[in-house]
Amino acid sequence: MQRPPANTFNLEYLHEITNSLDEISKQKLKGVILTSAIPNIFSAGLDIKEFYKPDLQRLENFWSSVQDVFIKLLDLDFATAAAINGHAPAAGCVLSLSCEYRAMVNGNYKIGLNEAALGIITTPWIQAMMYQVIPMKHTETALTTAKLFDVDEALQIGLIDEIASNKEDAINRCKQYIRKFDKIPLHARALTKQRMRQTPIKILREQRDEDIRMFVDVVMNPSVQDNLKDYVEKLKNKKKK
Ligand SMILES: CCCC/C=C\CC(=O)SCCNC(=O)CCNC(=O)[C@H](O)C(C)(C)COP(=O)(O)OP(=O)(O)OC[C@H]1O[C@@H](n2cnc3c(N)ncnc32)[C@H](O)[C@@H]1OP(=O)(O)O
Repeated sequence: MQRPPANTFNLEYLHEITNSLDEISKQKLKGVILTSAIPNIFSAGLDIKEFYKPDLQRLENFWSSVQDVFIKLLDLDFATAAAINGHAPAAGCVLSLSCEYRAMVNGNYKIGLNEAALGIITTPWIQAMMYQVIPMKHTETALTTAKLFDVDEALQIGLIDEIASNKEDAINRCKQYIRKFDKIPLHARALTKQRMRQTPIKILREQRDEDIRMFVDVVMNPSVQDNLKDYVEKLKNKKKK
């Protein structure tokens, strides 16, 4: 990913990612590694500008495009791994959860689902992605407290699989993970993966419209817009301090 300053996902970038995923799906790849070209930030998640004072039509398109990206990522036949070389809050964390394996670079970085701090509620498919990786009990506490884990905590809880010393090391660990499947028949691997992930995939396939409605209702709530205003202000003011 290379969308400065923070690899946030806006509508256009989501379209770009969908197109890239369509392109790579046509190739006979062994695996894909997601990482960031921006030092210290894997992805800061969804671009808040998309849902602070939004245009309604664009907001619906935006969430539909989020759904497109994640259904494709969850469903990819080949192996997926994340070399997390920096902060991965919110949708940045969701992106890593869509992968089968996560190596995170050691550093003063945070990863987790902090949506509640913005006043927004994670949708059921995102919750399912989290509790399929870490236990339900920890998921509930992490989501309700908007917990962002440091690298050691993330390893301890199982949110990441390994700690890497730098980006190159993280990528090498991802490659090693992908090589594990060299001798496994592709269709068996792919179907096993899809069945393991059927909860979020099913919600994304069968409850798309309801999911969009839920997102729009949450975001358009005046108190959520007030929270977002404060959050955007805080982000802007960080630099002034
Ligand atoms: C139904 C709902 C389900 C929703 C699912 C997902 C929701 C989301 O993804 S909401 C997005 C939540 N993301 C965050 O809360 C992260 C916010 N960002 C940060 O905490 C920090 O930026 C981060 C720790 C990632 C990096 O810190 P720094 O290295 O110190 O960088 P800056 O904070 O200075 O950021 C650089 C630049 O990027 C802008 N930015 C950061 N995050 C976002 C964002 N999510 N959306 C829009 N813009 C963002 C930040 O304002 C800075 O901009 P400039 O000041 O113009 O340089």
